[in-house]
Amino acid sequence: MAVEPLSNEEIERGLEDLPGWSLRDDRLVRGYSFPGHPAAARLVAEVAEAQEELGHHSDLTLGYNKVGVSVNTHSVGGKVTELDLRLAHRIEDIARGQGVS
Ligand SMILES: C[C@H](O)[C@H](O)[C@H]1CNC2=NC(N)=NC(=O)C2=N1
Repeated sequence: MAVEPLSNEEIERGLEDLPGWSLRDDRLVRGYSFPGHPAAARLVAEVAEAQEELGHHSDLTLGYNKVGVSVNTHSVGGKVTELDLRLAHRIEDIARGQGVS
């Protein structure tokens, strides 16, 4: 699939449907907070499985009770594409399914 970097306007429009997510240094980013470490690790584990299915992978940072997510598309030189928005939505679905918001 040929993917192209999105314009800033397209990214801003996409972010309207992704509360909590923002654009930082050409990456879509979001942080999640949890009641403890195992809950945080569960999000990372389920997101990792989904990313394998999608063939698109965010950088996940697991802390004690926080998870950081950061994604862009390497194949276009590290810019935000539709693939990143799609993954962000998938991650939101997983987080919601785990009771995280
Ligand atoms: C071959 C494989 O599908 C590619 O290397 C995928 C893997 N996961 C990826 N993840 C992200 N975030 N960006 C990519 O460009 C990317 N490319």
